[in-house]
Amino acid sequence: MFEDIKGRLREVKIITRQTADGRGSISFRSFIIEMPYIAGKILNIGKLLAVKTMVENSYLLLEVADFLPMHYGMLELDETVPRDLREEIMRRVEESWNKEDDNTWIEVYSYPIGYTLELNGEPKFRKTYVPPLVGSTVYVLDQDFFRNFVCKKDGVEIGKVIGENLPLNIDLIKAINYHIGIFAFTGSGKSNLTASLIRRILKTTDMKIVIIDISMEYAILLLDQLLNINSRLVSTERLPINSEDAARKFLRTHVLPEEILDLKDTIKDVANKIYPKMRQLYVPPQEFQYLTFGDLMEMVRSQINDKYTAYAQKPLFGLLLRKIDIFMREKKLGKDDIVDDSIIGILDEIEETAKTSGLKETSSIFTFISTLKAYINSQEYETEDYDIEKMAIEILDGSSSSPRLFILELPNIEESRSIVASLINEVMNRRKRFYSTSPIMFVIDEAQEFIPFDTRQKDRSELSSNAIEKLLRHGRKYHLHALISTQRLAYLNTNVLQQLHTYFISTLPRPYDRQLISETFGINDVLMDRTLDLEIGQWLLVSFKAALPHDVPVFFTAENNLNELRTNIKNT
Ligand SMILES: Nc1ncnc2c1ncn2[C@@H]1O[C@H](COP(=O)(O)OP(=O)(O)OP(=O)(O)O)[C@@H](O)[C@H]1O
Repeated sequence: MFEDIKGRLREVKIITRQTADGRGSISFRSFIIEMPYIAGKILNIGKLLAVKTMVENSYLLLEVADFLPMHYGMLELDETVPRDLREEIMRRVEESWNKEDDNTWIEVYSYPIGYTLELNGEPKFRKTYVPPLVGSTVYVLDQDFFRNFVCKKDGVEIGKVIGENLPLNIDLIKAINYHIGIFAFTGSGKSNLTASLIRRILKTTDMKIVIIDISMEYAILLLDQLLNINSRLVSTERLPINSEDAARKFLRTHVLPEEILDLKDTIKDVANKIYPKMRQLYVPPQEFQYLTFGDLMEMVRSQINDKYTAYAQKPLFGLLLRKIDIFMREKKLGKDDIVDDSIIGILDEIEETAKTSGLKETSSIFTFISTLKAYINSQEYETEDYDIEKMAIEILDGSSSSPRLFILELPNIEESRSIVASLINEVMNRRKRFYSTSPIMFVIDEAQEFIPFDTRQKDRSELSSNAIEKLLRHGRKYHLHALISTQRLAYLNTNVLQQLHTYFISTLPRPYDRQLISETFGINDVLMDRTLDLEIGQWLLVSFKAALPHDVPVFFTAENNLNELRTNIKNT
């Protein structure tokens, strides 16, 4: 369970700082451990350690966040020491790094991960904190322990743990159930990781995936999946009239990553083959407005309050309002939900009551009900167009012959906001009415564009923000999930962060973004700062009761999606 190398806990510090918004303060425990310096042996960030606590046979688990080689000779060495002497001391220190020297050690900065290891008989873990005993031996946990404690047995491999030479297996279904966030500076590999997770979801689950793609990246990154599984490539642009033109347009409108430029001809061939899966999304003109339950209730209310409505009719309008309210509660509908023919029954009932109560045929309640029915029926008008409703129906279709992967390309951001809002609302409403447990995941790339910190009616971000917030808050009970990715947390409505249980974090250069993550998810600042050292494709995975058996932040290198694409596409 333990490696041969051991250390000692020298210091326990509490570090307090202001929160990113300046409104409060937050504290982190920091543990400083001395380990022997062994030339050529590197300790890894993310390594797990165990130290004795105040309770017998109970060890506190720590994670290495940083380390520094130290030399006793350097501790007091500053500019007050004469120049020649300084030079001589440093020369000797330099020599000492290559041999055994009692004056060298490694200073390890670590922090508690919130678990103890109980060694009374079979080793057991407890989610708790017990103060450790300073001066005690610190043990390094070996690879087997790491695998058992950190990785999900029989989980899906998403990459390799940095420094452990271990595959990182996660519980992908559980991670998706509790929503996923991907946060990294532009160019760190967000789309690559997202695409690589999507191919694993398609392979290992029966989940459907809807990607909202404003950067027109995913049709290329998942081209083999578009070809090999039942899928849709949807855009608001006119569809070329034949597959050759469509393939030419596909190459013109999508950027090929440099690494796969040599596959240009194959990509064109595949684009030609997926022509039957392409659809143009019909979007009604902006001025066109659907009648929502909120509008309907307002209309009925204004009839009640209107001084020209005859008193004899007011109780019936009141009854109509009550019936609509009961109907909405039964069907779990909100004010923003769109009115459709499911309320015709209520309208018939009120009409019947009005007739039997002897109201005149010219009474305004009859005109009100018949205009409403005419309007609802006109909405049911069937078109051949592939519109949001048709797309939502396909997304919700549980049969094995229906598409599983939808890539919705929406390069116009403003337009994309209202489309995303309508699509999510339509899918959620239908799912509420025709409940099913077949899971669906929405992928929202560049999430700061859809759920910005500051929503404005003018740019329609209020619509997308409300819809996505609803999806994140209530989607799980309807088996609707989300993966959101962003490069700037400062621009994001951070209320949504609490809804995500699994995050993939890579380099975030702005301290505010890192501090916000540390605070929201309780990750130590020192560990968060290590994400600055990550290379492209390397990630810190943090999950709460979702992706991993225990809540341990783990650094890993993700599989390169482009390699997987290359292998698959060459075999087509
Ligand atoms: N796991 C990985 N292994 C190797 N290379 C990778 C990996 N992930 C990403 N890359 C490379 O890094 C580059 C940037 O990746 P990607 O486009 O996914 O970044 P991004 O964060 O989505 O950028 P942007 O915000 O600009 O869309 C690509 O050329 C990609 O091939």
